[in-house]
Amino acid sequence: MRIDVITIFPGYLAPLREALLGRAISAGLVDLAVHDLRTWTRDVHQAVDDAPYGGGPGMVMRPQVWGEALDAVLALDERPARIVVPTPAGRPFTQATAQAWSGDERLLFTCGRYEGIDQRVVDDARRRDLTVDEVSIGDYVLVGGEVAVLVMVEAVVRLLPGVLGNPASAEQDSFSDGLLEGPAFTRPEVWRGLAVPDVLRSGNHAKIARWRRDRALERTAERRPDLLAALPEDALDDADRAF
Ligand SMILES: OB(O)c1ccc2cc[nH]c2c1
Repeated sequence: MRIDVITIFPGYLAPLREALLGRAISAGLVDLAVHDLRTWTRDVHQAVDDAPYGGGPGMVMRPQVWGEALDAVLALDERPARIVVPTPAGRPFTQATAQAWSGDERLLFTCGRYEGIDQRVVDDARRRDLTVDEVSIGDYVLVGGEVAVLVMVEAVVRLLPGVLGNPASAEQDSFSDGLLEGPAFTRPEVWRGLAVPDVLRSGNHAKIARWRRDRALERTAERRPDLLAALPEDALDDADRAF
């Protein structure tokens, strides 16, 4: 997978070259290129924003600069790119989104700042039959798209074959089966007077699986009843329903 990121703060994306993601890049599983949006400015001040039409607070990012940047970065590789625009006004980015995008050949992230990017940049890309997804990572507002890109890139890249040491980790993620993961434990057996649940030390794999499923159902019902309500009809078996 090739990943391009366009931003006025390239340094914000430095964490993408650390740890697991850094190893994925070194292993050739991901090609990452971060581009400074100001490369495509033409004035001495390298202006990337201007006052909003219709008035109101803040500034809007200029379409000319973004249009030239997108054209130039898209032309760097012939693989089709999904253009991703982080915005608080976007569709929710979920584990299902990450799963879907993990099959893409190329992702191109555009990091807005200020009050966002002139809408015509997205409109122009879509009318050229480019795939453009405006997505939000949650119901809160950041100062720009860079942190959202860090979140989304990590969620996607960890799903790529060969990135996680044990692929089963991704298969047992929270949300992978529509439920939140239950609690996890490791040594010591007792810590500050708190013992590991006996069933987890029983060696009875059927009982352990049942216990884990019950804890996942319990936690999901308590913390995210919306996820439970959204499960497909056949997602719960009789044992689940008995819980
Ligand atoms: O909260 B967000 O995900 C987000 C994304 C992009 C921009 C651009 C300016 N503020 C932003 C906030």
